[in-house]
Amino acid sequence: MAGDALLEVERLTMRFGGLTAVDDLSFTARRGEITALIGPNGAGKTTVFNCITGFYKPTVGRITMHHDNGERFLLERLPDFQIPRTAKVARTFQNIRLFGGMTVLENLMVAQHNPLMRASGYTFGGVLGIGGYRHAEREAVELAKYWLEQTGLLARADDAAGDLPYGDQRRLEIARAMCTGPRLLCLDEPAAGLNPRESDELNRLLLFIRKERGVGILLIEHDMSVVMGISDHIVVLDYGAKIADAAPEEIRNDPKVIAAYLGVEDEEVEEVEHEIEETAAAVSGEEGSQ
Ligand SMILES: Nc1ncnc2c1ncn2[C@@H]1O[C@H](COP(=O)(O)OP(=O)(O)OP(=O)(O)O)[C@@H](O)[C@H]1O
Repeated sequence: MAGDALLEVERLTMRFGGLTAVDDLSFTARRGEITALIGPNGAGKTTVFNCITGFYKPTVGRITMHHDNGERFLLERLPDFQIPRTAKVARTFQNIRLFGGMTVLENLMVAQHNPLMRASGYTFGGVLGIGGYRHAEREAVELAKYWLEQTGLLARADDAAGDLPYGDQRRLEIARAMCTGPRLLCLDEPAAGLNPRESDELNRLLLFIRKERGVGILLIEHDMSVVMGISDHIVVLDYGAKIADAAPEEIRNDPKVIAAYLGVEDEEVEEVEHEIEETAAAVSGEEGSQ
């Protein structure tokens, strides 16, 4: 059900030699919600993502993924390739990692390599076009088209991914992650480098994904218009430790957060707050009119 715990991070600590990048961090991301992880540069956000998605094994701590059928997966114990496949956690990266020479549609087909391989019986089933494989391939194309439509990229399906404008490439990465059928989608700075129109399209896409059955989103983002506009819940890190964990309205007024994260002069705080309020009002107005 929406609002149930989806990802539980408990007492997570990650040390690199003498540096504690993440320090005794606990938080919960819920099903059907957008949780943002924010903090100044070097606060430890990407390290948290790397622990969740198996790139790093935490020094200490437990990371539990809950599926709605009651199954639980301890991510720190799973081999990293099992985290997307079995625990159903997908991620995107700060820098775009598409196959630029492949078409947009091919990028989404590659994302579905595992089920297609299974359907081919890990043999020449695909080449021979056996019935089960053909059916699986049709389903994979349908799923790819569905996400291309949701990301507004259907008309570009046959173009090389590397030829798309930057904002389209960012949305294609999200479409690719969605094609793996995740229950938790981890996005590392999806709004980085986007212009205001593209950032708006991203907000709409993420709100749509939130509505998808059982999917939760965990988001690292510096763009406050995205964070404050669409998050249900925000966790703030500073020097690896959690300094706040609350709804956007509370975070916005938390002096600890303003001091640590925004790091701006008093007169600028007011200006930033005003900008955030305007964006949040525009997004909720659009949501209401849909
Ligand atoms: N593999 C590593 N080896 C050593 N130190 C690391 C490693 N990965 C991250 N760090 C250090 O851990 C700290 C947290 O880095 P991290 O990239 O998680 O921060 P961040 O909050 O994601 O920053 P940004 O917003 O700039 O992306 C930094 O001091 C960084 O230098």
